[in-house]
Amino acid sequence: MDELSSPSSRREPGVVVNEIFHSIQGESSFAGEPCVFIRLTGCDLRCRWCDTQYAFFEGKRMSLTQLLSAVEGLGCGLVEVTGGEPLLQKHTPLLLRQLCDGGYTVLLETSGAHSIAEVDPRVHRIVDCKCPSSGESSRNLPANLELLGLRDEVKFVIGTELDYEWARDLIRHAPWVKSVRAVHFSPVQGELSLETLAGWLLRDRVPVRLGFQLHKWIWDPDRRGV
Ligand SMILES: C[S@@+](CC[C@H](N)C(=O)[O-])C[C@H]1O[C@@H](n2cnc3c(N)ncnc32)[C@H](O)[C@@H]1O
Ligand SMILES: Nc1nc2[nH]cc(C(=O)O)c2c(=O)[nH]1
Ligand code: SF4
Ligand SMILES: [Mg+2]
Repeated sequence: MDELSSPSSRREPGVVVNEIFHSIQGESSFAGEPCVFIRLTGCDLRCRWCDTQYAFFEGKRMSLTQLLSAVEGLGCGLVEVTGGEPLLQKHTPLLLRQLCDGGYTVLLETSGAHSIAEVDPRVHRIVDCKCPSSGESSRNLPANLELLGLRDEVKFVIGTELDYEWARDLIRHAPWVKSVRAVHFSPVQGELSLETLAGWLLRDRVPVRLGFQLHKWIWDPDRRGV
């Protein structure tokens, strides 16, 4: 009998986990801080440039008790739940709540295609608003952006000049821009240079943070688990 169907694992709430690792947070306003990552399996989007396609199907079911104890063993107060798409799994809101109850600072990285309404308000929600060149911008849920507050962040991953103009025009009059902790514009790694994106942001006086994937500067960009 395999992991997914054994009676003992069915008794308790759990999630399917692709990987758990301790690294340096490479994105968001927490970039540079040591962080534990819980990468959940499965995604219903197929962003053209996704660097984590290995998380679409590979994974192992863990009960929340097992997962919390694995996180505790890594000895780090900052935890990010990512994927794949973490909000696809039924018990992710419970996992997030239990992590908050455990005293961790908790980040959730989500595509924005699923409602964030049930996420514990103590969680920092990082919503990735998909630009046209991802091929998935029709999946953005505008209602999510209206729910964001002072601990939350919005991210635009920019692949082309058209993406940049689309994101720039979207944030220009968006009411939620003033209610969030940060708005990031980051290049698709290997497709658009930081210098080009920086030039556009300065030219147009766009009041956002230029982001990049710090971990891909530290380690081989194709390496997993960092
Ligand atoms: C792998 S996704 C997982 C969480 C969720 N599915 C999402 O899209 O936010 C984590 C973050 O990596 C970013 N990302 C994935 N591939 C990238 C790439 N090639 N260049 C830059 N950022 C990338 C995504 O835009 C997202 O912000
Ligand atoms: N170091 C590191 N920082 C990250 N921040 C967000 C990540 C993600 O894949 O969601 C990520 C990741 O994969 N690695
Ligand atoms: S939503 Fe996230 S995990 Fe899914 S394909 Fe897009 S970047 Fe990859
Ligand atoms: Mg990543």
